[in-house]
Amino acid sequence: MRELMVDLGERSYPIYIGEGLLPEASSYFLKHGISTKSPLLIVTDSEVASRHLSTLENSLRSGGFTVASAIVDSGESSKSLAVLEKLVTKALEAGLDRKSTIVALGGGVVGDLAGFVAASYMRGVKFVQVPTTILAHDSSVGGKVAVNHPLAKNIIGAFHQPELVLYDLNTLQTLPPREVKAGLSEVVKHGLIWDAEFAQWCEDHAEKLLALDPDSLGYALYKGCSVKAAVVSQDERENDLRAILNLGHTIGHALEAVAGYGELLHGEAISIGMIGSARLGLRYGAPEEVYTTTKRVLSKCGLPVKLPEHFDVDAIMDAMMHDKKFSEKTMVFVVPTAIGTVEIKKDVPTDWVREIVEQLKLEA
Ligand SMILES: NC(=O)c1ccc[n+]([C@@H]2O[C@H](COP(=O)([O-])OP(=O)(O)OC[C@H]3O[C@@H](n4cnc5c(N)ncnc54)[C@H](O)[C@@H]3O)[C@@H](O)[C@H]2O)c1
Ligand SMILES: O=C(O)C(=O)C[C@@H](O)[C@H](O)[C@H](O)COP(=O)(O)O
Ligand SMILES: [Zn+2]
Repeated sequence: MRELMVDLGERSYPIYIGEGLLPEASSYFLKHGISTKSPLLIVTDSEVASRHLSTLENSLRSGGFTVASAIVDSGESSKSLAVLEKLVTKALEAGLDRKSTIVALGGGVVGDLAGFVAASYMRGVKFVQVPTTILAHDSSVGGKVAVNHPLAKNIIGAFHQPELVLYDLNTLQTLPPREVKAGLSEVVKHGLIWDAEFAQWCEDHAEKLLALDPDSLGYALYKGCSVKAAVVSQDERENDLRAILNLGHTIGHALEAVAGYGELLHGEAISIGMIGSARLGLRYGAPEEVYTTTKRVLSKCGLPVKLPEHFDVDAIMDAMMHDKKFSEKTMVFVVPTAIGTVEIKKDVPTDWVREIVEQLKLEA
C-alpha cells in the first residue's frame, strides 16, 4: 500500500493506493473522522454499482455507518444540474444532515458530480473519494468538482477537497479496454507537464498498463497522484501553477462539448488536445521531439491522436471561447517547451489555433 498527502494546511488529506482497500473502507473512514452518527450517502453509477457497491456498503455498515446509496446512469451526461437535483432529493430523503458525508464511488463523472453535491448540500458537507477508474487518479485529487452546461464543460462547480482518497487497485480490473486507454491519457499528461522520466516510463510500460498489470498500475497511479498533489499543494485555486494541469484541455473540453458529451471520452479528447498543444509548442520554438514524443507515447497507450473528420472547426473555435481560461478576449493555452515542462501562453493568435485544429484532422 502506498500513501501520499495533499498538503493544504487544515484541508490536508491522504491518498491511499493499494490492492484490497475497498473491503477495509470503514476502518479508513473511522480513522479520518467520518461520523457514524449521521447518515452517509454513497453516489455511484450503474456500471460500478453492479460490481463494487455491495463491497463498500457492507464494509461501512459493519463499521457502524448508516448508509444510503444513489445510482446514476453511467457516462458524462450524468454530470448535469438535473442529476444534481435528484441527488439532493435523495440526500434529503435519506436524512443527511450537516455532519453527514457524501461518498463518490466511481470514475471522474461520479467524483465531480458527488463532489459538487457535497460542496452545495446545506452549503457544504464532508466528502470522500473512492476512485474506480485509472482516469480518476486525476479527478479524485485536488478538489475541483463540477457539472457541465450544454455550452461548456465543468462550468458550474466549486473547489471542495475530500477528507481522504481511497484507491483500491483491484476495482480497476473490471474496467473496459476503452476506459483503460482513456485513463492513461491523464497519466501521460502528468509526465508531459512535470516529469520527463515518468513520461518515458509510461512509454516503456504502455503494454503492461494496457494489460492492467497491478505493479505497473500501482506505480503509474502513485506517480500521477504525486504530480497532482504537488501542484495542487502549491496552488489550490488555480491562481497560476495549477493551470498546467490543463494541458490539452482547451481543445479537449471544446471537443467534448461540441460532440454533446459522450462521443469522445474525456481522456480521448484530452489526448487529441495534447497533440494540438504539442503542435502549438512547435510554433513557439519547442524542439520537434516535443511533438513526436507526445504522439508516440499517446499512440502506444492506444489513444486517438487525430480529430475525426466530422467535427466542425467553427463550432470547436466557438466552444473554446467559453473555456475558463479564455479571458480578456484572448486564448490561453498550456504549451510544452520540452518533455516534462510546460508554459502558460496568453494571447495565443486565433488563426494559429484554427490552423492547428484543422491540422488535427490530418494527423497520421
Ligand atoms: N475534477 C478533476 O480534477 C478532474 C480531472 C480529470 C477528469 N475529470 C472529469 O472526470 C470525468 C471522466 O472520468 P472517467 O474517465 O473516470 O469517466 P467515468 O466516471 O464516466 O467512468 C468511465 C466509465 O467506466 C465505468 N466504470 C467506472 N469504474 C469502473 C470499474 N471499476 N469497472 C467497470 N466499469 C467502470 C463507468 O461506469 C463509465 O462508464 C470527466 O467528466 C472529466 O471532466 C475531472
Ligand atoms: O485539477 C485540475 O486543475 C485540472 O485541470 C485537471 C484536469 O484533468 C481536469 O479535467 C479538470 O476538471 C479541468 O478543470 P477545468 O477547470 O478546466 O474544468
Ligand atoms: Zn482532465
